[in-house]
Order: sequence, then C-alpha cells, then structure tokens
Amino acid sequence: MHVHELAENTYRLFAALRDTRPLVHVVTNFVVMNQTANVLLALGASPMMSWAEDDAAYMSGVSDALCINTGTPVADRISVMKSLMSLAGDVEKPVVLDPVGAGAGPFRTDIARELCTLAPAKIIRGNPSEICALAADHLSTKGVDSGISPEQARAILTGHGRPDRNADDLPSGATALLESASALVVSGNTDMVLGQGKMVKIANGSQLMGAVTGTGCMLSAICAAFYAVAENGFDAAIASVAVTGIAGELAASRVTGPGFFLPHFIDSLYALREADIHQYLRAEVHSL
Ligand SMILES: Nc1ncnc2c1ncn2[C@@H]1O[C@H](COP(=O)(O)OP(=O)(O)O)[C@@H](O)[C@H]1O
Ligand SMILES: Cc1ncsc1CCOP(=O)(O)O
Ligand SMILES: [Mg+2]
Repeated sequence: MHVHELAENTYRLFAALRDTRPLVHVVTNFVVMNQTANVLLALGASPMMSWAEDDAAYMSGVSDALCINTGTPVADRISVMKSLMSLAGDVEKPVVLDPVGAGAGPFRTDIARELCTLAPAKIIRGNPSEICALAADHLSTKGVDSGISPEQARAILTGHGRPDRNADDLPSGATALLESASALVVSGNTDMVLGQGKMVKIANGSQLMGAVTGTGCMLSAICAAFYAVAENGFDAAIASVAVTGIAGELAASRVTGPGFFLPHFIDSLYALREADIHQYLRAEVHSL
C-alpha cells in the first residue's frame, strides 16, 4: 500500500468518526482523565469516563469502543477493567489496552499481562519498553517512560538479529503478542504499527509530545475512537497514529514549549482537514 492510500483511508475513517460520533468508554488513570475526554471531544467522539463496577454492564451495552489504561492501578479499577474487557470480548466490541508502566516492576507488568489475555481482538498501544515487557519479558520501563528507543524495541522484538531473520521481519516477540491483539502500536519519535505479517512506520509528531504527560494515553483513546468506525484494528491504529502525529506537529509549530502545547494540540485536532493529512503524513509500509 502507498502513503497516498494510507492518507485516503485515514481521512475516510476520520470522516466516518465525525459522522457517527462513537461513544468511547475510557477507564484511564487519574493523571490524564480530563485531557483525554477533551481530546476525544475535539476529535469528534463522545467520551464516557466511568469506572464504577455497577455501571459496567450498562455502559458495555451502549458504548461503541472501550479503552483500558493501567496508569494508576488501584484495586477497584483493576477489577472493573477486567470485567469490562471480558464483556467487550463477548460481543466483539473494539478494545484498546494501554499498559502504562508495564516493565516498571512486577505489579504493573503482571496486571498488564493478565489484561492481555482478555478481549482477543484489541489494539495494544504502548511505548517501546512497555510493549517489550509484554512481548519479550524485557523490563526496562522507567516509571511510565520508555527505557529504550523504538529501534532498540525493534531489535529486542526481532530476537537480536537471528541469522534467519532480516531487519524487516515481523518481530518474533510481537508475533506471540499479536495472538492476543489485532494490532500493536509501539510509539516514540517514529511510531510502528504492527499487524499479522505487516508493519507501517509513521514519522509524524513532535519532541514536545514527550514533554507533556498523557500524549500516549490520548493516542490510545484516539485508537479506540477510530476502532469504533474501522473494519479492523490495524487500519484503526494507522489512522490514529497519523492523526495524532499530524495534530501534534501542527500544534508544535504554534508554540514555544510544553506549557501551551496541549491546548494547541486539542485545537489542531478539532480543526484538522483532509488536506493536512495528505500534505503531512510521513509513512512507510513494510509488507512482511
Ligand atoms: N520525540 C518524538 N518525536 C515525535 N513524536 C513523538 C516523540 N515522542 C513522543 N511522540 C509522540 O507522542 C505520542 C506518545 O508517544 P510516547 O511518548 O511514546 O508514549 P507514552 O506517553 O505512552 O510514553 C505518540 O503519538 C508519539 O508519536
Ligand atoms: C505520569 C503518570 N503517572 C501515572 S499514569 C501517568 C500518565 C502517563 O501518561 P503517558 O503514558 O501518556 O505518558
Ligand atoms: Mg504511556
């Protein structure tokens, strides 16, 4: 597939999202809850941030997608996350898992690994060391920040240059993790979207996105909104990474530092046009 086709598909899903305004149920951490709801609204989705167990069955019945984020994993939240993911799996509702802090100690890593066993068609979106903690038992996450670069993650996931694999092979650790997912998103200065036998690299975004908290969490919620209108998790993940990166780039061009980045990011998402997607998308497709 060509970059041009990726841009067209991204805009098609973006337009569908704005037309249908999917209800996205987000159980996320206390740090990013408000900004995540605002980002979903600016994108064109309808956010719902409930985490009550008593609300789970009803909300699961009416929502179009679910986003689960393990950033502040207190006991009652973990329990509702499991219930919601099981309910969503039963009806094949689109689900996104953001394993915040996987690879930073056994507590978070074990929670994320258990959640990976639920809702088998989910998108899993994390930073390089979070994904490596799930796929390859590599524990290097520094709190919620990646301890490694996307390129290092790629090397770890491919099994360190085994002679029978070339650099473009589908990561072996990722292959196993993909059995519990429809797509993996490894974010960073360049984002990688992995599906069965295929990978797309997207080089949009800005360094400023690493200078404010919650950009990864927002990307995961955006993945859930796109997944609600997409045919599959792989296409939803590509569109989400593209739109997030382009909006981030436009926002960064309008500010001098992180302080005003977030409001400009929200404005850029709100005002994003088809022409921006075609003009700015920088993607490489690898058929594997
Ligand atoms: N140095 C960078 N250059 C471009 N984009 C970046 C950079 N760092 C992070 N991003 C973008 O910020 C978003 C969050 O990614 P990341 O920081 O890896 O996640 P997390 O916040 O979960 O650690 C992604 O859209 C990613 O592309
Ligand atoms: C700082 C912090 N601490 C617990 S959750 C959280 C937010 C993490 O957000 P992101 O993974 O998007 O950087
Ligand atoms: Mg994160």
